[in-house]
Formats: sequence, C-alpha cells, structure tokens
Amino acid sequence: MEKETKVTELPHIVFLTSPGMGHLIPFAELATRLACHHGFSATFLTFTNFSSPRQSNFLATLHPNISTVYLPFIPLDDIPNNAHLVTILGTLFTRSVPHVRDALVSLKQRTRLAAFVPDLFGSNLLPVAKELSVPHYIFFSCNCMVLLFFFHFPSLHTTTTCEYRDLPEPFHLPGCLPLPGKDFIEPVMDRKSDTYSWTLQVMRGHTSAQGILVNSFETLEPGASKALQNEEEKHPPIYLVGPLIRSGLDEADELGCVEWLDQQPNCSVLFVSFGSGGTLSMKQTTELAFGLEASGHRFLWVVRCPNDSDKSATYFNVESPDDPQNYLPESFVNRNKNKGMVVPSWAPQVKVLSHKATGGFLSHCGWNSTLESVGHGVPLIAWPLYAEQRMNALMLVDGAGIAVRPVALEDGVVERGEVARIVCELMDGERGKVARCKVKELQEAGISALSPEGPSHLALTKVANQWKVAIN
Ligand SMILES: O=c1ccn([C@@H]2O[C@H](COP(=O)(O)OP(=O)(O)O[C@H]3O[C@H](CO)[C@@H](O)[C@H](O)[C@H]3O)[C@@H](O)[C@H]2O)c(=O)[nH]1
Repeated sequence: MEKETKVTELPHIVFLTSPGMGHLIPFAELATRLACHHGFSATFLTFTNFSSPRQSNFLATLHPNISTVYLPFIPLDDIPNNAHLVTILGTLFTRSVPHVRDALVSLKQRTRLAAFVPDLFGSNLLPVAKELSVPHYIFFSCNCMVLLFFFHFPSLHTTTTCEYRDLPEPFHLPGCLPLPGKDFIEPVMDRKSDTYSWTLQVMRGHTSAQGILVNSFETLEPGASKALQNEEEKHPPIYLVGPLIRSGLDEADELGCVEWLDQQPNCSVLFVSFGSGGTLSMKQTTELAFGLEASGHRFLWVVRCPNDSDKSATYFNVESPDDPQNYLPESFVNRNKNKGMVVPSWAPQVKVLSHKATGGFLSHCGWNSTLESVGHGVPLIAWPLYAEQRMNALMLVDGAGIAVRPVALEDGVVERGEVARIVCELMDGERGKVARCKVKELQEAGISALSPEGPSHLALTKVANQWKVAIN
C-alpha cells in the first residue's frame, strides 16, 4: 500500500493577502490549485484588523491542506478615519513586518517552506523573505495592462510634474491602448497625497520579486501579455496563470437568487453588482433604480446603502446594515417584483453568472468580476468606480470588445435615460450581440488556457517546479 504523505512533508507556500474578499478569493483559488494539482500545502497569513465573519467563514471552507494564521492586531489609531484605502493598507502591511518575519521563521521550522507570496500591496514585505532566504514571489490579482502600468509609471512620475488628468497626451504602455491620464488608477490622481506615495512605493517594490504570477491569460490581453514577455529583462519573470475563478458550487444562497433565476427566461436577466467594496451616491442609486425600471429588462441587483463621499465604502465589510427599502425610490421593490430582484449586500455571484437566465452583467469591472463574467460567457456594462477599474473598463470596451459603457454627465452621474439606453443596448442591441459573441470566444480560450496542456496550467507548473526544486 502507498504511504500517504503527511501535510508537514508537502512543499509549503505562505500567502499574505490584503483584507477584503476581492483579494482573498483569487488567492484561495490559486492555493486550491496548488494543493489539488501540484501537491502543495499552504498557510494564509491573515490580518486580524478588518477580518469579517464572511472572510473567516470563507477561509474555513478551503482545502484541508490550507490553513490560516491570524497576525496580531496592528494598531492604526493614528490613521484618520477617512484615510484612503491604499493609505490604510500601506500602513497595515508596513507595520506587519515584525509579525510576518516571526510567522515565516516559525513556519520555516515547522514546514518545508517553499515560497512566500503576498498580494500587490505586500511588495514591501519581500525583503523580509529575502533576508530569511525564502523564495519570494507576488501574485498579482489584476491584469497585464495594470502590471505594465506598475512598471512604467515610476518613470512618468520623474519626468512630469502636472496632475495626470492634465497630461496633454495619453500614456503609451507597450502593447496596450493609449491610456488617457483621467483613466489612470485612482490612487495616483493626487500627486501630493499620502496615497500617491504609498502607491509609488508599492509599484517600485514589485521589481524585488523573484517572479510575478498574474491572474490573466494571453488571448484576453494579447498585446499586453506579449509586451511583458518582450521586456522581460527589465523586470522579474512573469507567469500568466489565469483565469483563476471559483467554481461557485459552495456559495451560500440564503436569499434564493438561484430559485428566482430558475423562473426567468434564458439570457433575460441583467445582474447588477459592484464587487465587495463598491457603493454609489444617493443620487446615482436613484438614477440607476429608475433606469433599470425604464429599460423594461429583468434584473438582479445587489444593493448597498448609498455613500456620497466614498465609492469603496464597504470594502472591508460588505454587509450593508439598512433595509434597501429605506434608500431605494418609494415602492420600487414592490413595483418591480415581477421583473426584478433586489438583494442587500451580497449575492452568490458565480452561481448567478453561470445561470442560463443571466444575459448581462453591469459591473464595476473589478478584475475578479471581469474574469468570472468572461469565464461564464456573459457580456458586461462597464461601470468603473475606483482603484484600477477605469483601466479595466477601457480594455474591456475598446480592447476586448466584450462590454458597453454608459456616458456620464460632467459630475459623474449616469442619468436614468442613459441607464435604460445602455441596458437595452447590451441586452438586445447590435453592440450587445457582438459583445456576447466575443465573450463566448474568450470563455473558450480561458477554459483551454487552464486545460492540462494549456499555457496557464503550464506556467503554474513551471513555478511550482521551481519552488519544489528550491527546497530539495
Ligand atoms: O455580491 C457579491 C459581490 C462580490 N462577490 C465576489 O467578490 C469578488 C469581488 O472581486 P472584484 O470583482 O475583483 O471586486 P473588488 O472586491 O472590488 O476587488 C478589489 O480587488 C480586485 C482584484 O485585485 C480589483 O480588480 C478591484 O478593483 C478591487 O476593488 C468576486 O469574486 C465576486 O464573485 C460575490 O460573490 N458576491
């Protein structure tokens, strides 16, 4: 009889992710693949700060060879309440250095530690692993275009002085569409801010990784992925390992979204959701509600309590405490009960996107949502809110051609008439038809990238083998 390998004998990877489901989900998928297909065990180092029941429940359901270690609580009392997300994360990661060092030392004694892999905010922790002679890589949960931006932006920073929205010409990243300054990632939009300095530091830190795993695949970003390969001598080796998305089978559905979808015609429902952190202003929530209603199309809308100042207000804790009837237009829910379902805070997104009744996705273009939409052949309405989402939207609409985008007024609000127009355009217009065909092609390409002979599977195998060799 074959002897079973003990978990402690397996090569071991330590992951460190920012708080927030948007970062945790793709890491969990990567860890699961490494455990199931490549014989690894793993530990998630997790911040006690901002940990939520949703996150801890999620971590508890992972593969048995994946465990969680909570880092000690890190005081952040000196950070203003209204500090930007990036400032909070930058401070959190920097202050975690001694705790991460302790955890790595201890795991090095107890396991066959093969690599330390933080997310993009953890780039300033790579030197800690280097000091301990632990291989150190980054898992980049955004796309190739954003990674190119990370590599090329620091030189733009030294050669320009104006705010980027005032740049006279778009920024030319190799292999990408010209990028207007107004569409740069949102944390660099104010050069004098703390957030700007943190972002620059995070970007520069990427060059000290021994390799960067990217959650994307060649067919989705042919130009950008090629450009990354062409300039490989300028940065760490890049491994495209995507699209890593969840199967969704284990998603809870307490509010009966699937049951409701079962009663709708094929391809008739627009799913509306802004990821784990996205919130709209009161005015925008009202306009979106009336616009969805006026479109005449069916919809399943994940609603959050409006916030007029912060578009990422629910990032650390997605639960929206208020009853949606308190902030949606009067009798909206009742009036639309035959055609629309409103779900507060959270829906089983992968189950929804994989349902045959779902025909479109109005999304903030978070990269996981984008990959999940592609992975299920669902075309999008691009509605970027913060972070790198404007860059994603540009790529999805003008590059991949799998999304349409509404036109906003000068104050950023998309009015109800425009909402109705764009919903009809996606669900039964010409551009929607083209987007639907293209996204189905990409869906196939994504499946084949991850198949046993596919480039993403082979890229992950290559890194996994390097990690195994390093500990032998
Ligand atoms: O009701 C919901 C809402 C979200 N999700 C899941 O939560 C994840 C959300 O991820 P994403 O779409 O990437 O959005 P964010 O949570 O906003 O992700 C952050 O992290 C991403 C990856 O780094 C970035 O692309 C985003 O801009 C950033 O905001 C996805 O897996 C969704 O399936 C659900 O299951 N149900």
